[in-house]
Amino acid sequence: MARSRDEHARYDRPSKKGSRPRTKQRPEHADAVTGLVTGVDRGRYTLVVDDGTPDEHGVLAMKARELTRTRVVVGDRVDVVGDTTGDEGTLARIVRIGDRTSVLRRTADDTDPYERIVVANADQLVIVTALAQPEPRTGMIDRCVVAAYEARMDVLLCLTKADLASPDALRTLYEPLGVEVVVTRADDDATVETVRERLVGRTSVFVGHSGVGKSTLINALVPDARRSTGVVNDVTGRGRHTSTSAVALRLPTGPAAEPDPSPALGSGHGVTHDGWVIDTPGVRSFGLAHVETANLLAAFEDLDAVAAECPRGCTHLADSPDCALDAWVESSADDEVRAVRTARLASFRRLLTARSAAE
Ligand SMILES: Nc1nc2c(ncn2[C@@H]2O[C@H](COP(=O)(O)OP(=O)(O)OP(=O)(O)O)[C@@H](O)[C@H]2O)c(=O)[nH]1
Ligand SMILES: [Zn+2]
Repeated sequence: MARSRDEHARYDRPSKKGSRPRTKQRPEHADAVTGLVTGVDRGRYTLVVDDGTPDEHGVLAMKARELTRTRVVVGDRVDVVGDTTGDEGTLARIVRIGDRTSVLRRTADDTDPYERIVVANADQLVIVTALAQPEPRTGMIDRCVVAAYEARMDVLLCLTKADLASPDALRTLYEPLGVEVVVTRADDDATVETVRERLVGRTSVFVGHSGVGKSTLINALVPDARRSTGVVNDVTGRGRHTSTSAVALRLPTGPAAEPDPSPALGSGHGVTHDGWVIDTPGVRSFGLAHVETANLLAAFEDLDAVAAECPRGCTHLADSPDCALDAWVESSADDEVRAVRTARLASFRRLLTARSAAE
């Protein structure tokens, strides 16, 4: 299965034949520099190395032979050797992949166990949904929430086109889960800034269906988004802009390339810690075949603790006999608590259903 292949490939199997004095040939790649993968296109990886330092620059790289079977994705931190100047025509070699803090996965569909890693090391999933045109689809939002929680990522639900419809109904469905909700409209720059505030210092993956206004939003957040897709040099080749794979864009701290008013404030300021926006043009939804109920439950500490009292094999769905989550709602101290718990459990069960129902 893809999962085991992906994961096991991380550990180099000792090769029986060709036991050449490796250490001599590659003294642990002591000369390696570390880079962040910002784009992947047909075996070519665009990296930013020395990011946040005056030496920051783009590098184009390929995987070293020993990593042929290892997947390298946008968001990965990698070590590169060879010509890492980033000069035109150069091609460096990726020799190591750093441990991943998170892995956002998707399955092609719910019945297909083939699993792909979409992005590594992101800490937030931004689900972009229009309030109208197209109509919001809660099934799709639920699936994204499940994928994010399974990956131990936070969720930011970004509701666009607020000039067309009210966000109230969706807030009612998602806030009980602890999902943060922001509301935007393209004709109000201030709303874009409320999104930016939640992205600063973080690595955020944006997903959304066609037409929801995701490009409009990303262009407002990252004014030179188009150029940035080639952060590196243009050696990356043709077709970059039509590529359907993920691409990482650096988030500027303020709107429209304002010069940093306080460049001398110290290492915590300026372009260094502004965060990354990862656009995923190819991702429209998440197959969830790889998601275990227990992993989803673990994302909700309070529910997880309560569910420890459930009968063995409890599905925690509304029809499950003696589910401790129902008793938890029953035992609410007052109506207010009861309302909160009822909404939270209902939303959680919607996620469970999204996870178990084939689309
Ligand atoms: N009324 C209204 N229209 C908007 C808003 N934001 C974007 N749009 C329009 O919605 C349409 C789709 O916007 P895009 O940004 O291209 O949507 P997208 O999600 O990137 O879609 P793809 O490019 O197909 O992936 C465009 O005609 C935008 O002008 C908004 O806040 N209000
Ligand atoms: Zn239960």
